[in-house]
Amino acid sequence: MSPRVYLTGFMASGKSTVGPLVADRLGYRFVDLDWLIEARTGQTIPALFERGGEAAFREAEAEALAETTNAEGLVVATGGGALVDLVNLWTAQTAGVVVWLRASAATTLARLGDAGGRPLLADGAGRPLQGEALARRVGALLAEREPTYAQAHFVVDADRLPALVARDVAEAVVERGG
Ligand SMILES: Nc1ncnc2c1ncn2[C@@H]1O[C@H](COP(=O)(O)OP(=O)(O)O)[C@@H](O)[C@H]1O
Ligand SMILES: O=C(O)C1=C[C@@H](OP(=O)(O)O)[C@@H](O)[C@H](O)C1
Ligand SMILES: [Mg+2]
Repeated sequence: MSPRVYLTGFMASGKSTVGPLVADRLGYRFVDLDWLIEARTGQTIPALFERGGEAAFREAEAEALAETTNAEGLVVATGGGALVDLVNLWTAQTAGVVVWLRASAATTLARLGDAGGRPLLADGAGRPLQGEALARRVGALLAEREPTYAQAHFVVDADRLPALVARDVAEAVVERGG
């Protein structure tokens, strides 16, 4: 069985929610890359974006990802942009099995609510996008990112209950074998 599992997919596809359930099923530890970034930098994700722009966040994200590649028995919930970077994608594909939690645009919008705390879904003044503006932004980002998400080893339908999504992820990892 692969020693590391990387969950990728758009914001609100459920990576942070499903990750611990997958870890329980496999008897692995769980880490959320966003929490690791916050722990290592001592800053929240919005503060990192505010102070250093997206570039500073992406740099911290790549460093945090690299930290996970030696751990044995680990499920990693990446942030939705982490494995859009092709070097990061390669890092994760080499270190473990990459699973795309694919959620529809409608599910994504329903789960995002007011999208607070996600800097990429805010307006120029940092206010969460809402309604049509949020839908447009999500649609554009999804179209841009989905071809890269599709390079995951496995795709799991994330428009379902977390327990079902976790079951399918764990089964895919086990089936993949050693
Ligand atoms: N399978 C699911 N069904 C219903 N709600 C979910 C599901 N997965 C996540 N959520 C909810 O959607 C929101 C975003 O989930 P989260 O796990 O933070 O996504 P991600 O880490 O992919 O951004 C949270 O409010 C969470 O409770
Ligand atoms: O899609 C993205 O670029 C991001 C997704 C977020 O994580 P989630 O996908 O867990 O919301 C977080 O890493 C940051 O706000 C950027
Ligand atoms: Mg998350």
